[in-house]
Amino acid sequence: MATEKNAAIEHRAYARVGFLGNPSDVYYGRAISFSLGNFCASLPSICFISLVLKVNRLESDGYYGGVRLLMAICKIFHNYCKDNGINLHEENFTLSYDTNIPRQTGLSGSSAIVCAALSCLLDFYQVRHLIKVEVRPNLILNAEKELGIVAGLQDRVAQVYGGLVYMDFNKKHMDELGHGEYTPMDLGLLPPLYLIYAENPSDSGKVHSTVRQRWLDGDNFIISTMEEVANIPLEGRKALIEKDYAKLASLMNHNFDLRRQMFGDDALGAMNIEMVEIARRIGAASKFTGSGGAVIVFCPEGPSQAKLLEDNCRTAGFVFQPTQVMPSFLNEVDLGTMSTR
Ligand SMILES: Nc1ncnc2c1ncn2[C@@H]1O[C@H](COP(=O)(O)OP(=O)(O)O)[C@@H](O)[C@H]1O
Ligand SMILES: O=C(O)[C@H]1O[C@H](OP(=O)(O)O)[C@H](O)[C@@H](O)[C@@H]1O
Ligand SMILES: [Mg+2]
Repeated sequence: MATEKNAAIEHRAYARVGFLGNPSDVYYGRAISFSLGNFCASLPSICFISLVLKVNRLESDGYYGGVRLLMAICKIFHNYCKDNGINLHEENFTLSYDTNIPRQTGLSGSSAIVCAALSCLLDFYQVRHLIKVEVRPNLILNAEKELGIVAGLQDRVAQVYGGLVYMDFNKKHMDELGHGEYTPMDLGLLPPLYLIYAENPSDSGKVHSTVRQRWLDGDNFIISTMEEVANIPLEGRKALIEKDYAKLASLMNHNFDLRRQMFGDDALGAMNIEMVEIARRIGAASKFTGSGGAVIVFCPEGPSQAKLLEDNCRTAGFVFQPTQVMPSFLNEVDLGTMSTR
């Protein structure tokens, strides 16, 4: 973000991994997710890109890149402040972004752009202390809803909080408070994890729309299966705390198997399913990080199994990377806004 006085405000938001429980976050469920240091979106864009690069980006992204996300968060932020009696000064600014999060791979590239923009707006208008941390994921989600993207809160919570977060979106809480219960967990509880992804854009809004409609129509199979997915983080939190890695592996696999039953192979995509299976064929546990495009893997047999997986991914043309978990980056002002500390 560049201001009239030209003092640039810079913020980053990282990709995230939906580790357990996604996509039940869209349906009053639970999730355990973490902030992924491997990739981030940053504002303002720090490099000047050439006309050729701009045109290339336009050709790959169409007119539906991140700028519409920036415009949407400006509107949502403005309306939230107006409705809550938060006065905003009248100075002008420009916003631009850069991101290395692979586009539409279920690593939450969309909300990273919005999250970084919201952070800039909070500082530009000096209202960080007035907008509670718990509410910020809703603002980010509302910006995407504004564009018709079907999505849930887990990405945005992981991106606002950073670190590893246990989330409970139970209906009572959501109705009463308008947000879920978010509990940071110790990062050290996670075993080494690996990421597999492919340049294979999948639109999370499109992937979700049919299941969402069936859930709204009261489809018993979708409702009961989603409840089963929502129970996985409950057991997963226990398994993490007890370092019960066999249990953790079976929960990850079960999570993806339930998604597959609900969404069907056509909606998930053959390449995405192959990324899950390439890991399972060598005895690793795997599931989607989001709605498709990237997979998170746990290798219970350790580094030799991970090396074998890396070789197999290279042969198959998939990108393989060890995950870096990003610790929480909330500051004192942010923490001061929280209902419970
Ligand atoms: N890396 C990115 N760069 C620019 N725009 C993006 C990027 N990722 C997502 N978007 C924008 O957000 C919209 C929704 O993306 P989504 O399907 O949610 O992807 P993701 O899984 O990365 O969050 C896209 O249609 C696009 O407008
Ligand atoms: O289906 C999922 O797991 C997630 O899908 C979306 O994330 P994305 O990274 O865009 O694929 C959605 O925003 C999340 O709430 C879902 O859990
Ligand atoms: Mg998204």
